[in-house]
Amino acid sequence: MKILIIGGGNMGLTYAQSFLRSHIATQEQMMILEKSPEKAAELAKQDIGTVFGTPDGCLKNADLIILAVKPQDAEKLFASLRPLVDPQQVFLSIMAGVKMETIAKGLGAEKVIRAMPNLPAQIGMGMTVFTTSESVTRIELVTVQNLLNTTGKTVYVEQESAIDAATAISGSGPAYVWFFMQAMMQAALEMGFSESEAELLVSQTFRGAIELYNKTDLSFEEWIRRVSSKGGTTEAAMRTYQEKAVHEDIIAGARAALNRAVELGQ
Ligand SMILES: NC(=O)C1=CN([C@@H]2O[C@H](COP(=O)(O)OP(=O)(O)OC[C@H]3O[C@@H](n4cnc5c(N)ncnc54)[C@H](O)[C@@H]3O)[C@@H](O)[C@H]2O)C=CC1
Ligand SMILES: O=C(O)[C@@H]1CCC=N1
Repeated sequence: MKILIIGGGNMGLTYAQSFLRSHIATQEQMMILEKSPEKAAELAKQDIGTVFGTPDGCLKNADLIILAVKPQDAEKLFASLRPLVDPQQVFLSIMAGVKMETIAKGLGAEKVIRAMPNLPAQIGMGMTVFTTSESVTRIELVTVQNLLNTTGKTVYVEQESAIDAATAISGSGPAYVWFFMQAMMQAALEMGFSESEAELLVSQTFRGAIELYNKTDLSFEEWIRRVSSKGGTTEAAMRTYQEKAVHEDIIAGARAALNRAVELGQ
């Protein structure tokens, strides 16, 4: 099977590296189409497959094509690919918001899979939610799932609307976590810790909290209770977060991401 990744940015490169690292594909099977000549030249220096600047020399040879360009670049990309598309080719899109129907129509393709990964895919700790159009066969779906599994965990969903929701939770989610970490780091700096001490305190606290949570079946709420001594410091922090409606604000942020995903699909 020949794989063509279109868009050699954060995610496209992550996929290429992950497939090769896990030996699910060889360099000979991998092609990357990158329109920026500077980026293409950089990619060509890495051992990740053959790099192309236009679709002519590569699209026809691909069995699976991964669409990893920004949603705003989709329309132009579709127009350039359309005359070369074979209906037997499978397209896997990771573009936020862009619907399977739009992809199928734009490309004149039948077999479309839509997935929403996230950036921790770079270290095999990603979370991907995916769905498929009816004409994708079971074998094709399993093949793609095996590829996605090299980047972390995967969940199949029936409803395409769940992909937009996943975009707002796991797709954009790492940024929310880093945003909270950044705020904690600022607090630590203001309390007198050096930059490196503050970074260690925050990252090790997140790491510990997540590992602890993952090793038990207690809820987040129960863990918060376990940290919070009656009349103590955690309670004081939690009360302030409640007064300032931080919880609601985080939900509002995720909702804004969902709305934007829907908007990008229109
Ligand atoms: N960055 C993230 O955390 C995540 C991104 N995504 C989705 O992945 C897609 C890619 O995101 P990033 O990798 O972050 O973007 P990026 O901007 O790093 O990479 C996109 C690449 O596509 C190239 N490109 C644009 N039009 C092209 C064309 N017609 N032919 C060939 N190459 C073309 C650009 O030059 C660029 O190198 C987006 O649609 C985004 O919604 C999904 C989940 C997570
Ligand atoms: O911000 C974005 O639009 C993309 C989709 C999920 C993460 N990054």
